[in-house]
Amino acid sequence: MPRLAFAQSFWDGYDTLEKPVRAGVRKAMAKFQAMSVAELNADKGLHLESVENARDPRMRTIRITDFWRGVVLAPDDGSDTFLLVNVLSHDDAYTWAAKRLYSANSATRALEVRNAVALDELTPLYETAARTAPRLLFADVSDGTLRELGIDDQVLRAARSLVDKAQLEAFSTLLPEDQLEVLQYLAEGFSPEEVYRDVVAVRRPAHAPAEPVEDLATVIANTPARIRLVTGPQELEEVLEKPFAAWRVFLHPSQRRVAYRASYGGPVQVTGGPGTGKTVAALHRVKHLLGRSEDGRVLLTTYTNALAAGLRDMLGLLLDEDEKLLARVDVTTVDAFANGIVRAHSAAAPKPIGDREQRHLWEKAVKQLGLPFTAQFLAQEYRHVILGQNLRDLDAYLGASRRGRGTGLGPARRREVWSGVERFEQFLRDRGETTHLRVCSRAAELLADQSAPYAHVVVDEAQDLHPAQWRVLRAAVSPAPDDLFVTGDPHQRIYDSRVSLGSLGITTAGRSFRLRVNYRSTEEILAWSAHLLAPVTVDTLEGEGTDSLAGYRSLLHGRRPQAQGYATRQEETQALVERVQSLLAEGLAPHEIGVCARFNLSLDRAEEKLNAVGIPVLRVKGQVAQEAEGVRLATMHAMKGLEFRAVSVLGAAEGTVPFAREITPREADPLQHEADLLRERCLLFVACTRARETLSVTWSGTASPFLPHVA
Ligand SMILES: Nc1ncnc2c1ncn2[C@@H]1O[C@H](COP(=O)(O)OP(=O)(O)OP(=O)(O)O)[C@@H](O)[C@H]1O
Repeated sequence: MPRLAFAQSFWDGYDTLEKPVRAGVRKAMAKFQAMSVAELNADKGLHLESVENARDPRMRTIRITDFWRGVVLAPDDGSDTFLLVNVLSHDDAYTWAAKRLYSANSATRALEVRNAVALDELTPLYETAARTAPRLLFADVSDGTLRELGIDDQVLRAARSLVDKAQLEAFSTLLPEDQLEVLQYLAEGFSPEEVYRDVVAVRRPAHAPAEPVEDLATVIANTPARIRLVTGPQELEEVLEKPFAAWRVFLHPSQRRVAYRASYGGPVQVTGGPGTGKTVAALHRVKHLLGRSEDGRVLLTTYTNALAAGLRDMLGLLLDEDEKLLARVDVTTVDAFANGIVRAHSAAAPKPIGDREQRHLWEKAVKQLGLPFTAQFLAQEYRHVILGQNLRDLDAYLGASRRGRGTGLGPARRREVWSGVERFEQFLRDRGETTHLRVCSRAAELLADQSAPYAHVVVDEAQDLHPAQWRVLRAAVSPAPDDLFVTGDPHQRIYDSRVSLGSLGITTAGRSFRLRVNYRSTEEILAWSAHLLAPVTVDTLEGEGTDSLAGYRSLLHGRRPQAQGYATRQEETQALVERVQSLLAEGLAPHEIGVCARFNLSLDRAEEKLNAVGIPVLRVKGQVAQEAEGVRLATMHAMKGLEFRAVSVLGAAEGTVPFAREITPREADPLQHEADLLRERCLLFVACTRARETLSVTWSGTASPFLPHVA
């Protein structure tokens, strides 16, 4: 009986196929599992036929319905695996199939596909233009090096005709996948050795023979990142029945490498720009860790309750809702976990208050004591220095480093600060209240006195955690191999947390990995958004040195983001309504559209206008059930971790982004001033990078100073 495999190119379009077509796919695929090759060739209903003028002689089409055809790669070498590569309407299927050529990469040994016809047509045109170009893109890399990295004759000729990265991107949909990635890494300035290590070595099978084995079944087996082999009827039914989430199966090799490494000697850090699949890698790591023992418990944390709810759903999907496995994982926020620990040890549950109430108490303390500080200054000193370093008394504070704070404080001033802190804490005690960070400090203390409750802790959205929260996580698992697995993106730091992980007993040196391929947004959206951060540098996740988005890219393409100013708010809101109407007319479902702004107030206006024309709307605050229909409206903060096919960012105007009131005056503290601006800039970056296909950023009056490239 032949075997059956599905290429990622098939899944890319499967979700959008109509029901009868999907049923046709299922029926046809079942035949591949029930018949011999000879029977398949003879089956009238399947109508397995070769494609005229095909560049790949193994290309076949099969009948799915009257109008739809499957494109299949059939073995011609005596091996037995058929690969379903696409499902298209009749004419498109033949045109698509005729141009494609599948081949085994000589370095990675994986199956790749190219548009051989388009490459043949385009390359000579680029070659002519390249003759007069002052510099070629790959001038510094020899043919020999390129060949060692798996570049073959046709791709080499194309690569030699390119003058810049934009041209390489123009070729990106035509080139074979692994070879394209090698060229993209080289174009980003990575050395051939780095490219071999990060792109080739991770894909090449461990015991690859010196001479490539070319039979289709072997090459397919060498391509787990892009091809899923189906082993039996039940698995076939499962993969076609469930809403298909590609991330469950097709990990990028860089994701697979970090998630499924058997064991790490200690804490691991995985960073990467927005949409590079960090959350996906964290979930797969949980799966791997659960498989390593019968009973080890795992804590999976993220930043907000809404994100934790999302993670829980995804984990259920990844673990096939296996109750036994799921029962061994706690998915929660650090704050909720800490709250539970403290609650278990005290008579009453802790009652944390929010930032606004805290600010009010600080104001009261300043007033009562006549302190020469603003409430904002004291709140920041408390957060960054006192809770940051877990300082418990005046002596500790007098001797503490205030690194990162932009104003000097002598002993007399520190005493004054401390009197304010004591008064603030007294207010909390009197009211029977506390703050989340104080709960975390207490939980870390309590955990230190008991045996650690988890064998493994996996942390997503790690960039925003405060040292007090890290202490809880450190105490939740004993230092040992595979204790902590941490994912995050320092470019998405929106809560001004500063940490030095090393000083908290979390050292990831030698165990740091970076993901670079964005699976969410188009390259147009990424490039535009990355520009927002071009003028600044951000600290690394572990707190030492600076991070960068070098090599960060997407393989998807689409329309350019739209940035547009309006004379008045009314006009801006009216334009939003029209934009949403046209997105709906294009076929997007309401829940695939996200609208965000810096404040809830701006969203109120948008909600009113959208409602007025009958468009359903849903405010994203806590947890939003996936099924509930409605355009999602969220503040920029609530956009964290979400994604939408289309995103509209409203009110990107001067005074609003950055929000003037949230910015510490430069005179008061120059370092805090810069940190506040950076946080607001990252917030806009986070909002924009939630968009998968369409992004529009609008304002009324003067544009945000973060948008100089569009103003
Ligand atoms: N290997 C994969 N194959 C297909 N889709 C993937 C893969 N990895 C991630 N994705 C998809 O890409 C999108 C982004 O993934 P994910 O949320 O894990 O990224 P992230 O790095 O955590 O993003 P952010 O930092 O912006 O929150 C999701 O829609 C996810 O399903």
